[in-house]
This record gives sequence, structure tokens and C-alpha cells, in this order.
Amino acid sequence: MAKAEHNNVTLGMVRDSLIRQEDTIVYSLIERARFPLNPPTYDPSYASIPGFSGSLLEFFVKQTEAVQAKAGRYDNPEEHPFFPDNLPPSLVPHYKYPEVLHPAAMSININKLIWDMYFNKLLPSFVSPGDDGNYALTAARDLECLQAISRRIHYGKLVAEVKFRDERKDYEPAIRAQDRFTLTNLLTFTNVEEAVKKRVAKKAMTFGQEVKLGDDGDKGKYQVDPAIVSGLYADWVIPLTKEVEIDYLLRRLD
Ligand SMILES: O=C(O)C(=O)C[C@]1(C(=O)O)C=C[C@@H](O)C=C1
Repeated sequence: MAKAEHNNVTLGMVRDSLIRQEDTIVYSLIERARFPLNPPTYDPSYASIPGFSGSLLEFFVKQTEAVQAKAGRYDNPEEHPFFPDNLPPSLVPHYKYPEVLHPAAMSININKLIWDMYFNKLLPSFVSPGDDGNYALTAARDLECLQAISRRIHYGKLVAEVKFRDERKDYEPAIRAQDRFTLTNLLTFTNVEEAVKKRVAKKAMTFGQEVKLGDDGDKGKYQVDPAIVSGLYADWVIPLTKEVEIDYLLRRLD
């Protein structure tokens, strides 16, 4: 039997969006990999910006998020700022996004974890060491990666909502018991996870290959190592999406 539709959102539609978001994530990693690590971007002692204490990256992200907040970006429940404190209010007319999620969704933001993972684990694994002076562009590329990864991981709220409504009688007892273990089992589809990991590696091969005319001897050289992209998904993106799903479900009956 086809799964019931809720506000016209089905698990298939949610998964289609996750698949599209893979493209954005893979492309954003490729764009960041065009620059070396560029350590001064992250060094608070380099920036010395008047009236600001922190790195150029933090300056760039805070300023960009402030502009985007004023332009209404965070009115969209799919968007999560990295520095939510002291963000200016939106200055544009409020768009009435469909209310699909439980209000508890608003309190879930794991961007701090995503930030730490990105800068401490992921970034050093896929960019070359070095310094070419392009610190502002580097910060801009980092923010694009962070926003794409964050949107995908927080999409777990919607995944969880659709699963909850599809299988309410299975989820409710586990939520009442605040039983993370059972919730994890309920929402896990190992076959889907395996397909995601394979697909993102393939996308990294396809989008990141060097396109040359004629016969070249350069097959197998990619702009971002496909194994790093599938590792990112295996070690971080999928586990953190599940974490968001569980955090959301635990509050779904509040
Ligand atoms: O597609 C789902 O059902 C999801 O919950 C998303 C996701 C993922 O992060 O890709 C996470 C958990 C499932 O085990 C499978 C895949």
C-alpha cells in the first residue's frame, strides 16, 4: 500500500530532496578544494579587524549570516544559522512556509557539532596544505560547504516527521519511553544508507573528474577523493542526520 501523504510530503519526496542535496554538497567540496588550506583564514591573530575579535572566517560567517537573516533566510524552517545569538530580525515580509514540523523542531540546531567536524576532521582531509592568500574566497567556500551540509543534516527533522506519521503506532511507545535505541532501530534503513554512500562516491567521481579532449592518461584523478566524500557521509552526515531525527522524535509528543 502506498504510504499516506501528509501535507503532500512523502518519504520518497524527502529522500529525493536528500539526493539533490548530495549534488550541492559534492560541488561545494570541489569548489573549496580549489584553494589550499589557507591557515590565516582561521587564525584570530591574523585578522585584527577593528571592533571584532575572532578569525576572518568567523567575521565572514557572522556578517554573512546577519545580512541573510535580514533578507529572511532563517524564516525558512530548513535553514539554521551557525551563530544564532544576536542575529538581526528579518526585514522582509514573512513568507508563510507550510507548517509540517512539530514546534519543538525550532529548538534543534546542531551546527556547533557540524562546525567542529568540518574544521577539525573534514577540511584537513580534502584540501592541500598551503597558502595562496585567497582568504576571503576560502571563507566564502567554507560557508557554502557548511550551509549545504547543515541543511542536509537538519533535513532529518522532516524525514523523522514523515516516518512518525507513517508508522505512528510503532514510534509512539518508543517516544513515550524516551527510548533512543528503539527509535534508532525504527528509523534505520541500512540498504538506503549503503546506496547513499555509493552514490555520493560516484557523484564525486563524475562531477570531479578532469574533463579532457582526446585520449588522456589521467583517468582516476579527481578534484575531491570519492572515498573522502563517502567517508564524510558514513562517519558524519548520516549519523548526524539520525541524531537530528532522534532529537526531533524524542520531542515529537511534547
Ligand atoms: O532515508 C532515510 O530513511 C533517512 O532517514 C536518511 C538516512 C540518511 O542520512 O541518508 C538516515 C537513516 C537511514 O538509515 C537511511 C538514510
